[in-house]
Amino acid sequence: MILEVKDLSKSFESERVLDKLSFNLEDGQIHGLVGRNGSGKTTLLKILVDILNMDEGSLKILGKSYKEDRHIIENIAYLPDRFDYFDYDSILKIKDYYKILYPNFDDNFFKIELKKNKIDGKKTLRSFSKGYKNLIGLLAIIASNARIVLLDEILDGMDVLNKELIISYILDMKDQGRTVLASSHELEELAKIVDVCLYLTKDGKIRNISKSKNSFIKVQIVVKDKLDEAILNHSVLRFNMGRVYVILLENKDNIRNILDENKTIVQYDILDSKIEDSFYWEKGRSK
Ligand SMILES: Nc1ncnc2c1ncn2[C@@H]1O[C@H](COP(=O)(O)OP(=O)(O)OP(=O)(O)O)[C@@H](O)[C@H]1O
Repeated sequence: MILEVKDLSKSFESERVLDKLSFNLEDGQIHGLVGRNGSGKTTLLKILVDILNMDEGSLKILGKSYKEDRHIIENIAYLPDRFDYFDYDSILKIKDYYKILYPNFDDNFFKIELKKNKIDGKKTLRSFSKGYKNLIGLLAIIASNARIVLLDEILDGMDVLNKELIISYILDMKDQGRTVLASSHELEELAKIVDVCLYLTKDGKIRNISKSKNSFIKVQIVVKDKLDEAILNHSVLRFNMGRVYVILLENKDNIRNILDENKTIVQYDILDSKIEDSFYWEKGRSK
């Protein structure tokens, strides 16, 4: 593991946002950090990159804490959800700031990718749209050569082509053996590329939902008329059109008997579940 968090807690005034979180980031993997609005994703990312202090707990990057070695910051780069800290600087000037923090900054990559994306490095950051600002920030983060990359809501507000571009940059980082943690309040786009998915609940806990696959089953059901309320109320609805439902149900020993015996069901099939189903399962259960 490249980053290790143990019993991390953080409160703002009386509100406990993160409550004794423990998790690891695995070397060379893409991790999704998902959770509802306000669940604490940004707070957690800022703690990981030492912008915010935690109240309790420990954080180790490559086996060391920030207190033990300030230089570990060179191994971790963070892209905030709005990349506008340097609004009045030119893109090439911003690059110089990054070079101070990241000694292995790849000038060549930064220049080539700016050119490929038709971004004029002499212009100030504020002359670009929010989407382009984020793209410029991402290029700087990639060029930093930091081994761990934290991305806050990177796909939010991006058009389809830029989403594809960003996804391909993230996959390139994985190919280079780098570790990515990307936050989002939805999982749709990230689902295609994440290896591990961490879910932040509203009560400040974290769950590795890549492992929750066996706690539910995904069932496609055809009903005579309407699906029995008793089943519907105990499930997470993923899709319904007319007499066809796709639902997630707790994977109990007798679940097939319950479905077999239900009079409203004409036919059912167990489907393969995907990582986004785990997200909806956790989200549905934590309402
Ligand atoms: N500096 C602060 N002072 C007081 N409360 C804060 C501060 N920063 C965050 N919070 C509170 O902490 C909680 C978590 O906020 P955070 O921005 O981390 O959530 P998030 O999951 O990133 O949300 P979103 O998906 O909406 O971006 C919210 O209730 C927020 O109001």
